[in-house]
This record gives sequence, C-alpha cells and structure tokens, in this order.
Amino acid sequence: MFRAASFLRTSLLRPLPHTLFSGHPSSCSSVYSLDATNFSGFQTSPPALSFLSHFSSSSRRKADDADDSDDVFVLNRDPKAPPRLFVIQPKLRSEKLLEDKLSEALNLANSLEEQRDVNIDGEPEKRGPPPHLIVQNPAARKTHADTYFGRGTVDTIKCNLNAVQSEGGLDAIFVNTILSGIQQRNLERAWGKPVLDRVGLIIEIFNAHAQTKEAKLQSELAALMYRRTRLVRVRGTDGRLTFGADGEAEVVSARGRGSGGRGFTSGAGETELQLQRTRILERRNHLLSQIEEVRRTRAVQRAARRRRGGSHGQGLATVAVVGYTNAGKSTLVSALSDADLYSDDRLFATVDPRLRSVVLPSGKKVLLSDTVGFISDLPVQLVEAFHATLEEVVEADLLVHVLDSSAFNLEEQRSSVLQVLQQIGVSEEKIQNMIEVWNKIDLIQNGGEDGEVGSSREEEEDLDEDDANEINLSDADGNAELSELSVMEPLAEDDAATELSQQKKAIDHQSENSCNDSNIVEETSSGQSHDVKRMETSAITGVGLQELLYLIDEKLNTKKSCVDRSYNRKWRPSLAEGNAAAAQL
Ligand SMILES: Nc1nc2c(ncn2[C@@H]2O[C@H](COP(=O)(O)OP(=O)(O)OP(=O)(O)O)[C@@H](O)[C@H]2O)c(=O)[nH]1
Ligand SMILES: [Mg+2]
Repeated sequence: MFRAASFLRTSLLRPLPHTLFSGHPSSCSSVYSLDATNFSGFQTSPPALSFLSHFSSSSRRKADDADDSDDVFVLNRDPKAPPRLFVIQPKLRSEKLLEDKLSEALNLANSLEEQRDVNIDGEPEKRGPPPHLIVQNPAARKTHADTYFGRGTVDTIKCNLNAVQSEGGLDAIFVNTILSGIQQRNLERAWGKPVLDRVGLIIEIFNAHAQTKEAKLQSELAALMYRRTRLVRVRGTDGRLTFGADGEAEVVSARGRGSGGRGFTSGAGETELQLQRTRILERRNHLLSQIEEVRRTRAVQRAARRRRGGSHGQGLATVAVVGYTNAGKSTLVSALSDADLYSDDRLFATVDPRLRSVVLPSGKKVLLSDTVGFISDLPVQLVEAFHATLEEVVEADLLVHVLDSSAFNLEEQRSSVLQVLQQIGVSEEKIQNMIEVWNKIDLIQNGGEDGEVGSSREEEEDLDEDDANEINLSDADGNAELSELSVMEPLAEDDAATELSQQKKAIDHQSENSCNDSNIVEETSSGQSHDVKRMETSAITGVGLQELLYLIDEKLNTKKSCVDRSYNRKWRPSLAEGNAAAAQL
C-alpha cells in the first residue's frame, strides 16, 4: 500500500516540462491547421460524437445488448480493456498548483477501470500516466463560448492527438475543466473523439467502480441528470437547428410551437429535444422508485441494528469517516477495525459505502462508516444522486474527517470537504464536533516526496481557473424528489463480539497514550471559526490509531472524563515509535 502511494507521487508529481505543450511533437503547433468552420461556424458536419451517441469507431464500444443504464455512459465497463484517455490540462499560474491539478487529472484518467487485479506481490497492477498535454488556459483572457479554447489551441491539441493516436488507440479526451454542452459538442467535432469534462469523467468513474445495485442505480441517476444538462441544439449542414447524436432534424409542429408557453405534451407535435427530456424524466422516475425500494429495506435493517445495541446495551453509534478522495479513509477504517476494505491509489476507489464495527477502549461497540470520497468541483449531480448514501454521513453520531497530510493542496481539499458537508446538510454542531485526522503522516515524517509540507502547500488561488468553472449545472427539478431519499443500508457488517473477547484476552501492553494527547494538535484552522482537534495518523504504520480510538470514545461519551487506561485493543505504536519506524521505511 505504501509503495502504491509512493508510486503515485513519484510518477505523477514529477517536475513538469516547461513547455505548454508537453511531451509531443513541437511541429504540431504549426503543421496542422484545422478548418475554422469545423468547430466555430457550425457549417460543416463531421461525425457527431457527443456522449449522447454510441461512438462506433472505438474498439471498446458498447455492446448492442447493453442494458438501459449503459446508454447514459460514454465508456464501456470492460475490465479487460479500460479506456485510454488523453488528458488536457489548462495551464495554471502557480507551477505547484499546476503540478497538483495535473497529477489529480492523470490519476482521474487512470481511475476508470474496475477493481484491479493484483500482481504477484499482492499490489494492484499499475499503469503509467496517460498521455497528456498542458495548454494555455483560456480563462486567463477569455474563454470561447463555442469551443472553450482558442482556435490555435484546438489545432495544436488535434495535432498531438493524431500523434498519440498513431501510437495506439485513444477512446476519449479528458479536459480537466467544466465545459458547456455546446463546447463539448464542438470539441468532439473538431477532435473526432468523445470529450469528457471533469464532471463527465467523475460520473464515468463512479459507474466503473459501482459494484452494488444501489451504487449502480445512483451513478446512473447522476449520469442521467448530467446528460439532461447536455441536451444542446446545434445548426446542421443545411443551416437548420438540429438535435440528437446523429444530427437528426428537430421536429417542431405548429402545435408544438403554438403551445403558448404551456409546454409540450407528448405526441406528434413534440420536439426531438422534448422527447429526449421525456425519456430522461421517465427513466429518472424509474430509478428513483427503485432506489426508494432499496431504501425501505435498508431502513428496516438499520432499525433492527439499532435495537440490537452494543456491548453496553445502548444503540450502536455510527462514526462516519469522510474526506477527500484518496485521503486513506478505507485504509484507516480497515486498520481500526481489522477489516479488509478495498483501498487503492485510484480516485473514488470506494463508491459503495461500508460499515465496519470496532470496539472502543471503553468497550463500547460502534460502527465506522466508510463512504465515497469528495473532490473539488464535485459534480452537483453526484451529490444529489448519492444523497441516499451521503445521508449516512448526515445521520452519523460523529464525523471523522480524514486528510492526506502529504497533499500539496491540503487546504483546498479541506475546504472542498467542508463545503460538501454543508451542502448535504450536516449540522454546524456536527461539523464543530468533528475530529480532523491528518493521515499519511509517515510520508511527511519521511520528508515527503517533494519536501512540500505544512503551510507551504497553501498556494495562491488561481482566479483564472475559477472563472472557467463558473457554469451552473444545477438541476432544480431533481432536488425535491432526491431529498426524500434516505440512507442506504450498509452492505456488510462484521460481528465484533468474538473479536472483543480475543482483544480482552490479548491485553498485555499497558497503554501509555490513553488520555495522552501526544498525537493530538489543538489548532484553529484557517477559514474555520472553531477549534479543531487534529490527530496525526498513519493508517499504514498504525501511528496515532490508538489515540484516535480514545478520542472517538471521548467524543461519543463526553460524560466520561477519561477512558479506561487499562484498555489496549491492539498494540499501536506511539507517535515517537512511529517516527522511528517511518524513518526506516
Ligand atoms: N503512506 C501512506 N499511504 C496511505 C496511508 N493511508 C492510505 N494510504 C494509501 O493511499 C491510497 C488511498 O487509500 P484509500 O484508503 O483507498 O483512500 P480513500 O480515502 O478510501 O480513497 P477513495 O475511496 O478513493 O475516496 C492507497 O494506495 C493507500 O495504500 C498512510 O497512512 N500512509
Ligand atoms: Mg475508499
């Protein structure tokens, strides 16, 4: 696991070339010239490749007999042939921020395949970083309403794509920003490949990683709501407005036009656009009813679990482990509960929430909930569609916020998570009471890969990029119904009773740190109005885990001033011991 994280840092965070167009033929910017009308005038009609279509050129195209849900995704879920993406990263003002964003983009592009096979060392199979290009950020001057990038940049990208394409197939292009429907459509026409923006790619990843029925339903719902915002009309070869993947003519009857703003009804006068909207709405209602059905079953199971109670007879408390994707949530929950949850350096490795039981130093049994990770610019469609899963967080008795302490943009990650927590309706009181865990402390103790720790991460914000992302993607229609959904029930829950008796027998090492806050740092976080008790942990070496359990115990049982010092569930190294161990890694 440790090596996996190191790989990510060494392979993706290596210094970037100092050219804007990295890694590809320098001749590109001059040799290739694209007919301007291809992407700005809407006059020509190269093959339509919108993600609404089934792109036929790809060797990984979807099978004709794919189920309904496949229609809303661009890329196939073929674990044997994960899609190959070309990554386009708009340049950012700060070199460090650029490195970080590029690293995240490359990792996102590499995260599309399903759960990986492991190699003979038990490590997941690794893929090298995908082909990528850093281009001028149009937001610095002016984004182009039709293609987002300026014409020269579009040409240069096309030239580089051709070079990469000749070396091996490409399935899609990932532009690490948020594009409008029309920009996406025009870029697909210009480049002859499906284009995914940040929102589209994250939704595809959720689909690729969803294992359970619930997660699949929710990711399809997110894709559907996203697709609804992408229904664009364009002018066809004959100059008429057309709609649809294959440029089919829009059908507008006199009845449709003359509805006087009362809206169209289904029938002969319906526009193609309206037909698509109706289909999407029907499918969405179908998905919502299925999710509701699952929810009801889960609610019954949850009530039964609460009645069953913990070792002290009271109901089981739930501790939700939240945080930025790849912060180490699953690894931490696994380490605390001795369970084996799937963790990986892919982003959004966890899409299906899991509950694991753990016995606290006081003997109290609680459930740790491992949830989906968050990311900056988390698509609003995902937040809404995964409302059911995220309600697990809202309803939890206590939140543990896991941060990757070695992340260069730690502050940004922290505020992204706090933003999502507020967005999903977590009470201010719960946020105030939250435990903040700085995980991966072993990487910092090792000096980090690039020596970047602490406040030096807090780089200037790039306003240009913010401007580029000012696109309203909300779907007001979906809100009311989605808010009615409630918590998805856990998919697995291990029984800790046997474990508890074994642990009690195994107490042979008096804890030095039961109420000792050596790994707890009191600080007032920037941008936060409350004091945060910060824990430093390494889910890999075990540093700080014991202290974390004590703190959880304390928080859940505030009446108890101090927890049972004789308890030692499992030996965990103290911070000082961990420092020494980490130095040897
Ligand atoms: N060095 C180091 N690596 C860690 C630590 N905790 C987790 N990792 C690694 O970080 C990567 C991500 O870990 P996960 O547990 O999958 O992270 P996550 O937060 O659950 O990620 P998502 O489910 O994708 O949101 C894996 O490769 C882990 O081995 C740690 O304390 N130290
Ligand atoms: Mg996870």
